[in-house]
Amino acid sequence: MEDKVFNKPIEKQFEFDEQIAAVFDDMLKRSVPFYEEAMALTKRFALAYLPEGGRLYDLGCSTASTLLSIERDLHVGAELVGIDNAASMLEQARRKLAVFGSKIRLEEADIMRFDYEAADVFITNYTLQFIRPPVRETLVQRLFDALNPGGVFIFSEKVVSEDKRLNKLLIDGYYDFKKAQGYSEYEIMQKREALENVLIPYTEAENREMVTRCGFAHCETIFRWGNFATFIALKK
Ligand SMILES: Nc1ncnc2c1ncn2[C@@H]1O[C@H](C[S@+](CC[C@H]([NH3+])C(=O)[O-])CC(=O)[O-])[C@@H](O)[C@H]1O
Ligand SMILES: O=C(O)C(=O)Cc1ccccc1
Repeated sequence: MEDKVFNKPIEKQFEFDEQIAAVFDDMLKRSVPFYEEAMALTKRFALAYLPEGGRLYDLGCSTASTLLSIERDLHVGAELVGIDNAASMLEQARRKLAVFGSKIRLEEADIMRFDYEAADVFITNYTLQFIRPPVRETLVQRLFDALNPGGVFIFSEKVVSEDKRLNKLLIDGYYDFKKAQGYSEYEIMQKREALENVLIPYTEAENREMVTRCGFAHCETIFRWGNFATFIALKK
């Protein structure tokens, strides 16, 4: 279903409710530049680091598109776990899993409070940005602590530039991307207002410094377009 959520005056701040879940896959494809390419990269690196008998968590799995794509190309016996606290998102996810006879385990939970078992791969695409900054690093530290040695943390985020003029140009370029995807100026402005203080992006450097402070030995930016980036962090 096409995303038309913001073509009317907003009545509340952005939240992952039924209205968003119903149009979510369309919203992601049309609101995240090179979303499918970034997810393909996520899959490539996740599969490369997922061993026989391993475990992968997808935090903020939404409708499980990324997990299903990983499962399709999984050639080892490994557990795939998706976590999301939006019931409406998981309802959509369960429908997809049933169609594909998937073995993915879905958990309706808050990623801040979930009790993670030992894992080899954590992925969290476009989700940390919705976690309040004062507690964001606490979550990343818990993921590091739950990762086995040799494990990886793959994450994608909207990012900002330290340079004000550059940041404005990045935002302008992003809004031109959205217009090219068929969103009106009005929809773009309404969504921007809804996301104010809900989606809080860091700079590319702040993201890398955060995971380094949590103990990751190496963090690489594996993809970036304007104000969207994908990172991989390695636990030695
Ligand atoms: N505290 C939380 N606990 C659990 N889930 C949460 C929390 N906060 C937000 N979420 C969930 O995180 C997801 C963020 S969307 C991720 C897209 C997906 N990763 C994708 O690769 O397509 C990105 C976006 O909408 O821009 C939503 O499903 C929220 O319900
Ligand atoms: O930052 C924005 O303007 C977005 O639209 C990002 C986004 C994409 C998909 C869901 C929520 C926010």
